Amino acid sequence: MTTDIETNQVSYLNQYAVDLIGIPLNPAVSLFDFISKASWIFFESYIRPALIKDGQCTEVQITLVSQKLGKINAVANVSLIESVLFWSIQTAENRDKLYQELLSAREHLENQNEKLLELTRLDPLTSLLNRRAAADDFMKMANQLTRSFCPTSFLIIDIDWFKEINDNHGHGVGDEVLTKLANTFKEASRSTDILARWGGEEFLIILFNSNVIDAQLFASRLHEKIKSILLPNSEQLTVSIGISGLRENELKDNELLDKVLKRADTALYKAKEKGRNRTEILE
Ligand SMILES: Nc1nc2c(ncn2[C@@H]2O[C@H](COP(=O)(O)OP(=O)(O)OP(=O)(O)O)[C@@H](O)[C@H]2O)c(=O)[nH]1
Repeated sequence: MTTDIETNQVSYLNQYAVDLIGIPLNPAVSLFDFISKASWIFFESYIRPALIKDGQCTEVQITLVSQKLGKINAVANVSLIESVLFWSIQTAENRDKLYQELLSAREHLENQNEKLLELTRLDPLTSLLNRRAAADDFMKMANQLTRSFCPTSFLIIDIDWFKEINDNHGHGVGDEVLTKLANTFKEASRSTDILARWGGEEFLIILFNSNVIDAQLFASRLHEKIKSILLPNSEQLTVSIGISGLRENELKDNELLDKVLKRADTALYKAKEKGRNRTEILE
């Protein structure tokens, strides 16, 4: 499009512009017949002075007013040669569409990234937290507990005679047992608890807001539920559990997790020694 810098009269419009704006080109057509009032003010206050000063004005936003389509956002590059303004106008629709596509591509990537990050935190067989993720989550929990303490208990759960299960029924059955056990833990616990596969056939459950008595009741429920996991020879699966409680005065200790787990481990060892399929506590 070309317009006159003084009169604003339109001297040339290409067919696309004629179709878009819906005004046939005739000598009486002025620029202000098809740009919005705000664009008009913008033209007078910014575009025209910039053109007179620099001879060109790039990437300015204007709003076209089409007879058929109403307001259309557009981006214009304008040059002044002698008294004629040469306008190159592009509707912003494509640019806005591209921007929206970029935004949704970014959102999609961020979601994928979050999913990948979550996957790196999980044990692939059981989908419970892996050791490192559980330790990280516990440190966050410990921070919260320093501000407002509530009883928190640790359960180390170890499958009884797991080597025999593998040897007698094969690794596939062993893996199935691990998965079934993990599902039992998920069903029995609350969303605020931390569930992890701590080692090969050893699991850690951290019960938030539960003292060791609550933890013992929880462990009894687990022993009961686990009975329904049957081996191929119809034997019932059993586990041994060691429980320890978090002490408020050790919250600032750098070795906090190691210390509380060591007590749970000692309790577990006692449970194994006393014949397995039982829970022992070391507060
Ligand atoms: N199927 C399977 N077995 C595993 C996995 N990780 C560790 N194990 C096995 O778990 C068994 C653990 O054996 P032990 O430490 O002797 O313990 P146990 O036989 O359960 O004996 P107690 O704990 O004393 O009752 C080993 O045979 C490991 O190979 C796994 O991901 N899948």
